[in-house]
Amino acid sequence: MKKYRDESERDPSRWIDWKERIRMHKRILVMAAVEAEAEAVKRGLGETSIFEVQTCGVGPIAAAASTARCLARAEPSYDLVISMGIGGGFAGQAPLTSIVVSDRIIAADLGAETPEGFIPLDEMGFGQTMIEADGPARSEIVARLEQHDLPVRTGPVLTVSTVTGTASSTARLLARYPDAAAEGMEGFGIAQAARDQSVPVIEIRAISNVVGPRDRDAWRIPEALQQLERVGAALKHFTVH
Ligand SMILES: O=C(O)c1cccc(C(=O)CC[C@H]2O[C@@H](n3cnc4c(=O)[nH]cnc43)[C@H](O)[C@@H]2O)c1
Repeated sequence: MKKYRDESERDPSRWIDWKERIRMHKRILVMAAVEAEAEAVKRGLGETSIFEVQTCGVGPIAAAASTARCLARAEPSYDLVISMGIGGGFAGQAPLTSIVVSDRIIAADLGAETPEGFIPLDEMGFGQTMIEADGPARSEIVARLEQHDLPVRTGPVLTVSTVTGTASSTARLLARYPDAAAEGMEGFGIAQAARDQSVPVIEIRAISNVVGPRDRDAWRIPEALQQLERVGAALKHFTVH
């Protein structure tokens, strides 16, 4: 039986558009943790056929499961997955409301504690804890954000299952990843699902708070969501090469 990808494919009057879209354009899947982030990105993107924005839930596990489901259902496959949302910025690297485009996506708390310190999972001989962000996508995204005068930084984005909330855990993370620019809770889950399907991946975070002792009142969520909208607008005409 024929499989329908979405409602537009059921409508014969739109079949040409659908076929044309497959022939002409590459497809990009954007995963955001929560609806507010997804809506901000969608507002910025406006009417565009190459992006599909989905919510994946908070945390790396929900994110991996949702992304794997989206990728499994995709026909044709996506050409790029973007993990996008608000995030914490490391002091001196990514100030509030700046935009971090990842060069590496790192599972920062996947491993084992020992009295001598933390051992990452890869050093234990199991799997990996770092996925490279797609280089060409990074260059093009950074160029487009700069063209739109957005304050962009590049660097490693850490994925944590627990939001960092003390000076000591911040110091421990920075001891392991001194050039970390930002942290979020979904990137590595999304990246692992993408890598499993050989789809390039990248993470973009709009900085809502400083990584460090928890001070929820100081989080600048509305401003970070506004930045996500601006990122969407800047990427509207993005193409995957
Ligand atoms: O309360 C709200 O209105 C609201 C609107 C949009 C998003 C949120 C979230 O709390 C999203 C959770 C989300 O945020 C990421 N995040 C942000 N800062 C950090 C951080 O310092 N460390 C780790 N993750 C952070 C994370 O990816 C969560 O998915 C609330």
